[in-house]
Amino acid sequence: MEVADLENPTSRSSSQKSSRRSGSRRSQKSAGQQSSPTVFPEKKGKSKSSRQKHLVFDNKDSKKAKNNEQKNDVVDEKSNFSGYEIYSGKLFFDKKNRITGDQISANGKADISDVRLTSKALIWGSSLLSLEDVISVSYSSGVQHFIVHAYPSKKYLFGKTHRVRKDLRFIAPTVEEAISWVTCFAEQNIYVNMLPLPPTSSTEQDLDGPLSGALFDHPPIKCRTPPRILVILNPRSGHGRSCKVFHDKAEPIFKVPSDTLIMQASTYCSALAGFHMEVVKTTHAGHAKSLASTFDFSAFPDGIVCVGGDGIVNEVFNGLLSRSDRAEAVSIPVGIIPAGSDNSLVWTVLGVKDPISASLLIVKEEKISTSPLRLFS
Ligand SMILES: Nc1ncnc2c1ncn2[C@@H]1O[C@H](COP(=O)(O)OP(=O)(O)OP(=O)(O)O)[C@@H](O)[C@H]1O
Repeated sequence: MEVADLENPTSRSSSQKSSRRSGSRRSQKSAGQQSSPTVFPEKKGKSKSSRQKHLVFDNKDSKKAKNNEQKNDVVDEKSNFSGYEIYSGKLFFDKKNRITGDQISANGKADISDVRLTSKALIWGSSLLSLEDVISVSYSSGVQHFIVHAYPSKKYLFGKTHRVRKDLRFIAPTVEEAISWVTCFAEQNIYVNMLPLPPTSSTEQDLDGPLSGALFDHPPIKCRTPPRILVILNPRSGHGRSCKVFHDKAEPIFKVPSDTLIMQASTYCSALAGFHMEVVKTTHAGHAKSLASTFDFSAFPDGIVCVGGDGIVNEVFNGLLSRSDRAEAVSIPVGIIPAGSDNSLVWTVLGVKDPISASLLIVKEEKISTSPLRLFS
C-alpha cells in the first residue's frame, strides 16, 4: 500500500489529528492567495471530440459531487477519520506512471475508482492520503491528468515510521474535471505547480488546434503565494552531515532540480512546494548570528530556516533579538530543519526529529510562523 490504508488506521500519519484547513471552502481562501497562471481549458467542439476517443470512463457511473452548499460528513469508523467532502468523482489512478498522455487502455479500466477529496484527505479504494502529507499538485493546462506529491509515513522495523516521497498520478474523464480537482486542491491551500503544456503528437495537435483563442472560460486556479525564505545552514553540524541531510532530504520538498519531475515522459522544470530559497552556508562560529542580525526582511519576508543543531538556532534567535528593529524581528517566522548531532531543541519545540517532517511543517506554514519570543517564553 503506497499510502495509509483504511484497513490499517495505524499506518496513517499522526499529523492528521489536527488540520487548520477544516472549515468552509470560502474560509479556506486566504487573503494572501494569488492567482497562478490561468489554466487554459480544453477547446470546445473539435478538441473535445478528439479527446473523447481516449475515454473509457463509464459516464453513467461517474458521480461528480461538488458540495459547495451542502458538506457531506465523511466518517470512517475503521480509521476514525472525519472530514467533509470537497469533491468526488471517478479517477484513474496511474499506479506505475506508465500511461502515456491521458489515454487509458481497456486494461486500465480496473484501476478507475471513486475518489473523494475531503477537507482532510484524498480517499480512493482502500487508500487514504492525508492532506497534511501533501506537498503540492502538478498540473499542465489543458490535460486530463494531475500529480499529487506527498510524503506519507511508512512503517518499517519495530513500529518505527519514516516518510517516503510519493508522486501519485490521476487521470480524470475530462479536462474540465481535471481542472475542478486541481482547483479544489488549491482551495485546500495546497500549492499547485502550473507546468508547461506537455508536447502533443502532431495528430493530436492538428485535431485540437493551438491552445489559444476561446480558451479562457475557466477561472484561473488560485493558490498561495510562493514564500521567499533565507536558509542558514551550518555545514559543520551533525559531524559534517548537515549539507547532505539538507540537499538529499529537505531541499527536494521545497524545490526539485529541473530534471527530476517527470510528467508524460517529458521533463519539466518545477518547484515542488514552490518555495524561493536562498541558502547561505555559515563559514565560522557567529556567522549565523550576524546574518540574522543584518539580513533584509523585504528580501525574505516569509522567514528564516535554520539547518543544523541547537547552536545554529540559538545564534539565529540571538541575532534577531539583537536587531535595532527588534519589534519586526521577533515577528519573523523561524523554521528549523534538524541536522545537528543533538537536535533536542527542535524535538522539544516542534515535536519532530526528522528533517522531512520538519520540512513538511514549514511547507504547511504551521510552525514557521512561530515567533522566537513565543518559542522561548
Ligand atoms: N562554518 C562553521 N565552522 C565552525 N563552527 C561553526 C560554523 N558554523 C557554525 N558554527 C558553530 O558551530 C556550533 C555548533 O553548531 P550546531 O549546533 O548547529 O551543530 P551540532 O553541534 O552538530 O549540533 P547540536 O548542537 O545539536 O549538537 C554553533 O554554535 C556555531 O557557532
